[in-house]
Amino acid sequence: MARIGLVAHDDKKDELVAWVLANRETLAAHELWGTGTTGGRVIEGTGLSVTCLKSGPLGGDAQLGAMIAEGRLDVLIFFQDPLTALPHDVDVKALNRLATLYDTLFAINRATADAVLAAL
Ligand SMILES: O=C(CO)COP(=O)(O)O
Repeated sequence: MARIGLVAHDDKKDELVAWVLANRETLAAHELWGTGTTGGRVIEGTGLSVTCLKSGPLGGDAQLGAMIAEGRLDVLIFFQDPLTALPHDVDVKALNRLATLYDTLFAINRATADAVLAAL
């Protein structure tokens, strides 16, 4: 069982929920974590159990980064929006940096998320 973080920027939330739904049976065998709004959307859209952290702009990305630094997260699925400026861009960058630093299995789009899930 892997500990998987689920995050999506606003314009990517529908896509992430659709991806989780398409992979519902596989993901049900894992421990799911999410930033506040994303986690809520996944629960609502799939019925899966997700532990929700704070919303991204209020520190949720930072919480996931801390989990990675402390060895408490194995996989990060983070559908990012490259077309919208974000108030918490520094937190997003920090999360990207920590996932890279700690060699975390890390997907930033659906194609990579499919490959990561197949590798679990
Ligand atoms: O902003 C986010 C990631 O940077 C996601 O946060 P929410 O899931 O709370 O919208």
